Amino acid sequence: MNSYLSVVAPGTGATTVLRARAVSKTYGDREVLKAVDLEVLAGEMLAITGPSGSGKSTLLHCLATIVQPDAGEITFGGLQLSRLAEARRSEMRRTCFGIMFQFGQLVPELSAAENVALPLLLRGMRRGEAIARATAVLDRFGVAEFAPARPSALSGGQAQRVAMARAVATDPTILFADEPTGALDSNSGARVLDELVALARAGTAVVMVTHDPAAASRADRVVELRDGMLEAPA
Ligand SMILES: Nc1ncnc2c1ncn2[C@@H]1O[C@H](COP(=O)(O)OP(=O)(O)OP(=O)(O)O)[C@@H](O)[C@H]1O
Repeated sequence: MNSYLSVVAPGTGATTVLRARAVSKTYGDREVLKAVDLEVLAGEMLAITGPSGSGKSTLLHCLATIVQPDAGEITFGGLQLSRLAEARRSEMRRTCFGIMFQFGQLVPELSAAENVALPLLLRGMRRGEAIARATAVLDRFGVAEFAPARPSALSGGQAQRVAMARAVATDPTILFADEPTGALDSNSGARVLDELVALARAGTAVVMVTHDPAAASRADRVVELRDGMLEAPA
């Protein structure tokens, strides 16, 4: 785990790693997020659910600083992210956040090992070391045999495991996962969920957007977005 400090949520004893306060986002005349408050605790698996179009991906992207909210604040390790220069936010994404997109989004021209090595190379690791570490992470997720393979040669489940390896290669504090099981059959989805739970148990906070009840049932906590507002599901 990296060196950014965490804060302890008052009265709970649980460590808050990321906090969103009154986060709002409007696209055109559509208010997608309306003053959303959310805390992410160290080592928890949090599921964000809600109907299609309710703003789940937008919220995840705001939390991961890929999208800038129009109002509100996101705090990570005591730092207000909107006050940081983009270069610093980008460094934080590279070093503290892991991001898994809905369809894996592996670079098609690169092998699985090179895809996983990419964030390590961006951090300045030497190529040989990065490939060795990438291969070790692929092994952890049971897909080391595909290290030399291009993404087009992988099944959906294998590609998603490579995407997960890439997202955690830098040992992030938080893993953001957008519909990690959305494109998978139930067996592959269950294996990916097993890995996400294991990551959380090992101390990485996992924030997952999902409309899959099987995925949500594996989370420690579920929140639901409705019309841009968060609520605990009934
Ligand atoms: N970059 C953008 N520009 C304009 N509108 C956007 C943009 N991103 C999202 N939206 C709109 O914001 C709303 C919420 O989208 P979002 O993808 O966050 O919802 P979602 O709950 O993740 O949906 P789904 O479950 O279908 O993936 C939608 O109406 C969408 O069209």
